[in-house]
Amino acid sequence: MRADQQQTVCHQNVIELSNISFSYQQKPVLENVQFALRERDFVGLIGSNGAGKTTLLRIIVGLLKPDSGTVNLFGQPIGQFRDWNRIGYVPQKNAFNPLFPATVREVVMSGLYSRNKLFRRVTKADGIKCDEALHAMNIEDLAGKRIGQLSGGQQQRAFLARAMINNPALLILDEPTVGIDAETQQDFFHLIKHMHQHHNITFLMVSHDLDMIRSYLGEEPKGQSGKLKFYVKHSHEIEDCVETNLTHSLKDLRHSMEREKVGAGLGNHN
Ligand SMILES: Nc1ncnc2c1ncn2[C@@H]1O[C@H](COP(=O)(O)OP(=O)(O)OP(=O)(O)O)[C@@H](O)[C@H]1O
Repeated sequence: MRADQQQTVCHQNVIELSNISFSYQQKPVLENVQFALRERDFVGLIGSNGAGKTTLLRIIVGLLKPDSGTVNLFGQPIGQFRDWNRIGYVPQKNAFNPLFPATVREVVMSGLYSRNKLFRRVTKADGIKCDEALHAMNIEDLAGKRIGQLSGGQQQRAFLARAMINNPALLILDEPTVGIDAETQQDFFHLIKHMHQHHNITFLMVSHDLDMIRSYLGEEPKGQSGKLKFYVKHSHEIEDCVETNLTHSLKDLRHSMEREKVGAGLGNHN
């Protein structure tokens, strides 16, 4: 394979947005948004309150339809896209009712029921996937607890486990650390950076944490559309693009995190 072909394979567009416009009733929120996110990118989406970040994510995951423009997912127009298991989505925390009477295990398992399979029977293999996701996020011990009884940081891990249960190629996170203390935020960022660098997962994350975004993704945005700014980091250098041996296994995630911590002389903290 020639080098330029190898790059093409590595740099496939995972999300392509062309001229997306959207209004709520008569109020325009997004106008002609253009952006492409490639495999192995980590994209931080920044914008002031009301800039339309959540609206854009909801359009990307098919919950809202744009007034005009097109969305392609993994090279397919969104209307034809069926492979929703490849995408994990964690909505804003306050979008979830904390009194919802479900256990952590039930919440995580619900990530398996994609749009086409709402009433599928739970199999033994599903249970194993759930155990792996709980283990990867280090919350096995919380499996039987009501989701509403957990701390903000624990809830975030549970929602991340829910989004990860299908081993997605793309994770979309909407302000994942809102309301979480600084130390837990740092652990969370460490976890998702690790997933980006070592597990071949592509990220699109809305955040107000400009310091975190800049420290990982660089000082300047790579793209801008209206009030939205896209900060981008690719998980490896172009010349390494032929590398394909990145681990993409949920089972291995926690072990490799722990190896990294031992290597860096860090203790175990949740
Ligand atoms: N269901 C709705 N009906 C009418 N207007 C809405 C609706 N949802 C959001 N809006 C408005 O659309 C604009 C964009 O909202 P959106 O939630 O996408 O912004 P955001 O950039 O995610 O904001 P924040 O940083 O505050 O989360 C806001 O002015 C908001 O009030």
